[in-house]
Amino acid sequence: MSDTRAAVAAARRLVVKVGSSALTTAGDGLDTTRLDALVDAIATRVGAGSQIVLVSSGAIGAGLAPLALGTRPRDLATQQAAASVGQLALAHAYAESFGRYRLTVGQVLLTSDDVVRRAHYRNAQNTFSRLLALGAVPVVNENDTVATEEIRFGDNDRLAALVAHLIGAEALVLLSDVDALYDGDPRSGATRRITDVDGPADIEGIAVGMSSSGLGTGGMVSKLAAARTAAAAGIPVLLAAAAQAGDALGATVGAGTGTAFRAAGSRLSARRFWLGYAAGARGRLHLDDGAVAAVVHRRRSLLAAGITGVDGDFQGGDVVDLVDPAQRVVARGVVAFDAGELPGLIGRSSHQLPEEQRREVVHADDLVPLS
Ligand SMILES: Nc1ncnc2c1ncn2[C@@H]1O[C@H](COP(=O)(O)OP(=O)(O)O)[C@@H](O)[C@H]1O
Ligand SMILES: N[C@@H](CCC(=O)OP(=O)(O)O)C(=O)O
Repeated sequence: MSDTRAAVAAARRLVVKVGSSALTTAGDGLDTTRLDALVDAIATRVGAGSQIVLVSSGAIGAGLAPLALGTRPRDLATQQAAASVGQLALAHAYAESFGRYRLTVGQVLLTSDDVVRRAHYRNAQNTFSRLLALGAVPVVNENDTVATEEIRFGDNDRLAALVAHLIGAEALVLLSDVDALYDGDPRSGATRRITDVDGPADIEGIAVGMSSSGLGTGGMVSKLAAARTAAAAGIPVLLAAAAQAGDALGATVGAGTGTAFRAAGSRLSARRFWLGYAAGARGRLHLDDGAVAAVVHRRRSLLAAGITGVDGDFQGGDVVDLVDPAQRVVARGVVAFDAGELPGLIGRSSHQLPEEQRREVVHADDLVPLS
């Protein structure tokens, strides 16, 4: 067993994410046989002493058949109507299925605000830890019926990576209708299976595409992004087929099971993770080369002198992206000034500024370089 698979097998707290394409079938809606098989694997692992948070997609897919909608709707209002009907069916099916093992489920519907806003993030953290302490299995989805286009995650892979960090998970298991990451969409011809991703070199040049089932949302693009986010934050990830859930969640994970993403380095603190991956940026600060070197390589605070431009309508305390001269986002941080104040300050060194404005624009403690 590889190190990463061993870490997944040994994890005492895990997030398991299952995609729509593994739970629903176009035309027929929710497939309770496949849902029961997934619950069998989760309940067995819980029985062995692990705590599991399940992030389950499938609300929209499960709402199609009851509303006599043939295919996944494209407009937001119909998607939300389908999610409203389908989420109820999904929650009911999980409650029944986990009930076979005398396990209680708790439904947690999140909007992006719940992880993007710091106070909500803490609140969600408390809810999860209470549910887990009480022995329940939290079943999470995006709150599709209220999320507007602007604030939607629209992608439960990313939500699962965020929840994994939020609850202090020791592993993230992404279950889909495909059994691994391939170097191209496996449905489009001969492709090579990638068993282990130990670093960026292992995924260089691979072609990832969108969902081909018409049920999933983000395809392999969002799975790969989520896996890399979690791995970069210190959480090992296993991507496998939902049909292999027993193996993926078992006491030993077969060497050939899925794709394992090695966790890089140490775990990021909650604040740094929140800053780097969860918070929504309200604007951009453009940096010159000297400022990039200072904040990214020497981990210094960002001073007004190294800023060449400002975009966005943010206020002091908001999160902004820091952008290098080639327009790449190189860091994120909490800005100490309102957008309106900055044009009068940028490019000027501290001694040229009035005393009340002689402070860091982004303090080093509030700054996370992005790889
Ligand atoms: N490089 C790739 N490796 C594996 N699957 C890929 C790749 N590129 C595209 N895909 C497609 O992504 C699909 C999984 O994404 P999706 O349907 O959104 O799943 P889910 O509903 O589980 O989130 C697979 O069925 C596959 O067709
Ligand atoms: N929240 C939506 C699922 C969104 C989503 O990311 O779907 P998927 O790509 O199948 O994981 C739903 O429950 O239908």
